[in-house]
Amino acid sequence: MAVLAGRLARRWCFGLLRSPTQVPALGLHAGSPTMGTSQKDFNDAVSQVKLLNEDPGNEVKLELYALYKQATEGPCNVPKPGMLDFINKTKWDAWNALGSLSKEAARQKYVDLVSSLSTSSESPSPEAPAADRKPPEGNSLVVTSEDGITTIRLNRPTKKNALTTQMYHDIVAALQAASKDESTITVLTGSGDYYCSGNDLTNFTHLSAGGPEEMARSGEVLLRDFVDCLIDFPKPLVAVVNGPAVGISVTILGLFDVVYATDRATFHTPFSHLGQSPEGCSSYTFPKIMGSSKAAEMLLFGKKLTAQEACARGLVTEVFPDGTFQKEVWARLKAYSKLPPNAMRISKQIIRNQEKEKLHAVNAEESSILRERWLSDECMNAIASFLSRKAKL
Ligand SMILES: CCCC/C=C/CC(=O)SCCNC(=O)CCNC(=O)[C@H](O)C(C)(C)COP(=O)(O)OP(=O)(O)OC[C@H]1O[C@@H](n2cnc3c(N)ncnc32)[C@H](O)[C@@H]1OP(=O)(O)O
Repeated sequence: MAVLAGRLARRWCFGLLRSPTQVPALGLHAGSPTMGTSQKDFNDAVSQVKLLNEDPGNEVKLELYALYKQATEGPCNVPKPGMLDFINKTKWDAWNALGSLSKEAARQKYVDLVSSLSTSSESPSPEAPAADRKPPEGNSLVVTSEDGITTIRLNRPTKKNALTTQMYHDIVAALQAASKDESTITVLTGSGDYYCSGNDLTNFTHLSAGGPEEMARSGEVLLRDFVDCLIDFPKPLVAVVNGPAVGISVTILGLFDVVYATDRATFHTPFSHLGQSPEGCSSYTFPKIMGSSKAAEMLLFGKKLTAQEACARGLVTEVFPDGTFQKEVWARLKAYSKLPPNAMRISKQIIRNQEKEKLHAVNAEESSILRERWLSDECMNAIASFLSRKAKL
């Protein structure tokens, strides 16, 4: 666990290595001497940190952090951060690994390292052609309303539309607005090649002052509110599954009224792999939809279904060839959106109301169990493993 946690934290160092109080300045000091480094050389390197044009990578930044601490404070002299405080623990490990290296030697190594970075950083590389540039990740959720349909589109294609904490809040807000707007149908879909890769696993790295327990508690509330909002949503809710779906984006499908999928879509709930347990009311809806043994295969063993399999099990309403998916689905939805809205609302109410209470109870229980799971070693190991790029689904 500790080793994995250390590895994963290396991925997050960039953000943390920015505060001047914590961070080794990353300067460019062409021509600085490699022997007998003076305090002035060191200060110069430190003060030029902001001139760096390129990100040197987290490994280098971690090394600079450690050398800076050693050069200014001497050997590591602070208590080791807790096991789940991945980032500070990794920084502590790097500093501590320098042992009894003298301040002078650390200063020299720091300046040497900065010097070695200068050549590549001084000549900025030409901007990549537009086609090669990654799209900005600004609007992670795009909500539009047209032809009687409000569409909530997950818009982090470069992260496979993984759901950040902010996105859960934004989806709740979008659903609340859609429940009151003029539209008759509400659609959830994704941008790019994925529908959604589930919970953004880096959500677990944003520790507040309250530590992991506080993180797990706020995760429980966030999850419960998000799923409650889906349970109570009054209008026809349609999932347009434009590609693979993972985790919570799959489990909540049992709360949708209709699910259309491209034949490229897959449906994967790898909770055991992640040391987690089912959410989105799937512990109740999945056995009801597909029978308990098929549900167990997905929720316990993480069997990944093709779109056709998911359709055969009743999780998906209809599968379309990828080439015509968007055209066919939207044409159909446009036609449905012209149906009398009140009749659709009332019909949904009749279908869903009988089990609303049950669904809320299931949601509360699943969320509470997950809060404990998130604090388990099984879960932390799995997340550490993914974030250290050792594991993928
Ligand atoms: C508070 C409510 C909590 C509710 C709890 C819900 C439980 C769940 O949803 S469990 C499911 C969690 N999801 C996963 O475990 C998926 C993890 N992702 C993957 O295994 C793979 O990324 C993939 C199989 C989805 C796609 O693999 P592929 O090789 O095609 O692409 P990648 O290079 O891996 O991904 C591109 C890019 O996107 C980042 N990313 C993808 N999914 C996630 C994710 N769920 N969380 C965080 N980041 C994700 C991936 O790291 C890559 O980022 P970089 O380009 O920066 O490396």
